[in-house]
Amino acid sequence: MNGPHEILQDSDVQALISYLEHESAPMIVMNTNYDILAANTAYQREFGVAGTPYVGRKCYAMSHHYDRPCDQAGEHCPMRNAFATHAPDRVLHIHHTPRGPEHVDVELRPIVDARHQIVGFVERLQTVRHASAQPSSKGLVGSSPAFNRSLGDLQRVAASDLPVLLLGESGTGKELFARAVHEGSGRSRGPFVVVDCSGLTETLFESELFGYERGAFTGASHRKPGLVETAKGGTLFLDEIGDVPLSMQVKLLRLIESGAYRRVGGVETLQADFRLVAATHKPLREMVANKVFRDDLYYRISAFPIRLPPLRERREDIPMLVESLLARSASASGKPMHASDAALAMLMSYDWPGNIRELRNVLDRARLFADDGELRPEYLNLDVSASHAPGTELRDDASFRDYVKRFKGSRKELASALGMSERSLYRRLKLVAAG
Ligand SMILES: Nc1ncnc2c1ncn2[C@@H]1O[C@H](COP(=O)(O)OP(=O)(O)OP(=O)(O)O)[C@@H](O)[C@H]1O
Repeated sequence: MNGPHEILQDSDVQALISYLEHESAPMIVMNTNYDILAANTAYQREFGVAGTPYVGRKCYAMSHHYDRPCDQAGEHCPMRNAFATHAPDRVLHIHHTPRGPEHVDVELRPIVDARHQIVGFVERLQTVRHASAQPSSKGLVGSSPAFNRSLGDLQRVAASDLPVLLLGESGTGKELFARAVHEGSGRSRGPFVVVDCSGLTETLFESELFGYERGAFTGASHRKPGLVETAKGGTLFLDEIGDVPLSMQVKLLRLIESGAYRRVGGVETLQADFRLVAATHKPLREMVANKVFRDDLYYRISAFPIRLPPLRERREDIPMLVESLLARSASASGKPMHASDAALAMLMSYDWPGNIRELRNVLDRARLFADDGELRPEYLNLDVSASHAPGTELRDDASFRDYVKRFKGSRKELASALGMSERSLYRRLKLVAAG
């Protein structure tokens, strides 16, 4: 890509890097040919490997171990975009780091000369702390494209004070995501308060949320602060917001719009101070059309919607999730556990209507049978055939290929784990190889 004018001089690189030394974030300077020219100390500390030089190496080789640019390896390349727009571009990638694969928020800023030619780039890399791209004993885990898309959205919005709406089936991790939004925000030192809106009657909803004064109703023997008050300086997570009764929606809207509210039975107007994260598994837009959810409230909360994928759309993450979830309960019982290949195959071909919560429950049950620490298919109690017609397992080719690569048993075992005949398996393998 280098033209005659598109060269960054050594002295420019030196000047730039001395400037970037004052940044706490890891930063590198690159030319237009993907070569790393320099890096600040923060980069060396976080991504450098002793004895391995990075100057002169390609960014895609360093971060991804690829032998060609990311966009030719099926990933988004921010350099392409920056060339097209002459503006910074930001993307969430999984990078190889000295600590293994990690989610990294990459921002690429072009350096433009007097002739409006891009002569190089400064790249800022920020490791995402609230999600893990390898098995982990806590927090969000995943590295599939579907999961990364949601995480990329989260990364963009977390630091702002904008309301976030999490949309996803039950058990997809809405609460964990909400917590991650909180932790990635400037309010992370403040409280994170969860309000489960389902099953709250109108009166309960109001007194829980706004609190009440002494004597407000029978049994109110003392003043009680509401959850809005508790969330002061932090994040208020309204789970299942689609379940809020119509009559309460207007009060919620007023609270969100003006921040003003009153305790039940009180006269004093209080001022709220929270960042709103709401979640639902219900089709809110449809509910607005059917007039069971207020449109003004919908527009207010849906400024930044994030869709959380169901587990069946991120099957590649199942092995990592299984290992993480097994380790999470292992710490309670003290016994290490692992799933056999055949068990893993079965877990990957199931449809998971209850998503990660269901996966966790299945594993918690199965572990009680695994006396020797190995989880086998017969302990899983899964009706794989009911959830999948034979031959349609792992519908998309990428997850099928990934799955076959991981499976360590024979072809016959693989076919039976997938619930298909060996012939169908061979046909599918051939199709995938051809595609
Ligand atoms: N990406 C993930 N990595 C690891 N664990 C996860 C992930 N997503 C969810 N979990 C786990 O799955 C379970 C369900 O998650 P969570 O309660 O956040 O789901 P939810 O969408 O809020 O469910 P509901 O809609 O039923 O309230 C929890 O035990 C959570 O820790």
